[in-house]
Amino acid sequence: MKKGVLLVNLGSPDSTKPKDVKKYLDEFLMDPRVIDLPKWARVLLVKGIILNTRPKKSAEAYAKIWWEEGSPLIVISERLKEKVQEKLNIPVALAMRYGSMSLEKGLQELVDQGVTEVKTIPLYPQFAMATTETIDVKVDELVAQFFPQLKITRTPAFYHREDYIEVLSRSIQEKLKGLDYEHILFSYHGVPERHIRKSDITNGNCKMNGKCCFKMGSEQHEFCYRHQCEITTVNVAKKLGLKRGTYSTTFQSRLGFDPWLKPYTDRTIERMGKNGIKKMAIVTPAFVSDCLETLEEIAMEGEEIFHEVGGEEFTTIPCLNDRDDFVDVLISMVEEWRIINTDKAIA
Ligand SMILES: C=CC1=C(C)c2cc3[nH]c(cc4nc(cc5[nH]c(cc1n2)c(C)c5CCC(=O)O)C(CCC(=O)O)=C4C)c(C)c3C=C
Ligand SMILES: [Fe+2]
Ligand SMILES: [Fe+2]
Repeated sequence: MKKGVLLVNLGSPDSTKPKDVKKYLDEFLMDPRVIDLPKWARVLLVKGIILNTRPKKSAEAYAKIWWEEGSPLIVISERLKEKVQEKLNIPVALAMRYGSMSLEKGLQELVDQGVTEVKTIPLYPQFAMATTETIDVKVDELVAQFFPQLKITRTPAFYHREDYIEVLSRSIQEKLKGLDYEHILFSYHGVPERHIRKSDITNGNCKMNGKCCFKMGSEQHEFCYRHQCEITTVNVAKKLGLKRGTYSTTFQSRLGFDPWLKPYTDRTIERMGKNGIKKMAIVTPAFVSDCLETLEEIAMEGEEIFHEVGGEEFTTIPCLNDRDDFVDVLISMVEEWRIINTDKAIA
């Protein structure tokens, strides 16, 4: 038996050309765990409406943040993978759920190195149907179809790991050291409220009424993105000793007309500026790597909104990216898996 690790992130278009962005968005948005409508309705919405207008707009946004080496999300994920590989004596591969760096290629890369047992690590601290679940399901499909010999171990959401909270808190502290700010916004990628109900394992206990997601324990919320985001904020606030009223949680990047998780980030930034907040900081813990959503939607658009309504200083905290202490968190996850498996083998 030879072990290997597959790090998985979301993916990006191959370039900022509208045709590449369209191809990427087509694959992404046709995933029934992202746009969870019946197939006919998804086809109508995605191919009939979104893909006719969005690619041009998204391509322009990508062009603003694109690096010489390529998409920031891909480049950062590659750097992270290299650092993880340097610290492990088993093969490590990187794949994306959508786009050219496919999961199939990532698994094949490990198989080519003789790997028979793979730990998949979705690079998402909080579980969501549109992220962790779609990766897990796609990996299962690929294994059944092409790699029946592979044993897969999934990695659950890691939002409540002590070491992750420690690293996230430290990254905030480092960026804000010596800076004067009045409010920290914890902005998470949004999902439609319907996604939360679909993932609910408490037999319909999640009422989305503002209470249960905050009150019930982690066990009932193994698949509740909303709960996991709120707890991430609470744990970081505790670690940093933030006072009530000086931080809050919001959700960004909504698409379409359905209700998404609230409060919305853009409206909150606007309200804060209008209410006289002059200096705010923003952290985006649903993203491990800086990407379109952090570099353009938050650092550019968010800042613009804040300044338009009288805000003065808008500090964006970088994602964990390839920080050495974040690499260590991933290494710990892998080592824990290796120890448990070795124990089982001995027993
Ligand atoms: C119905 C639509 C979407 C859901 C649900 C969704 C969930 C979700 N997404 C991320 C992480 C990322 N999303 C990114 C881009 C992006 N997301 C959507 C739509 C949904 N996401 C779109 C249409 C796009 C493309 C960009 C655009 O046109 O605006 C990215 C950035 C990728 C990059 O290349 O930089 C990330 C990362 C999470 C974590 C999540 C659920 C929790
Ligand atoms: Fe997204
Ligand atoms: Fe809930």
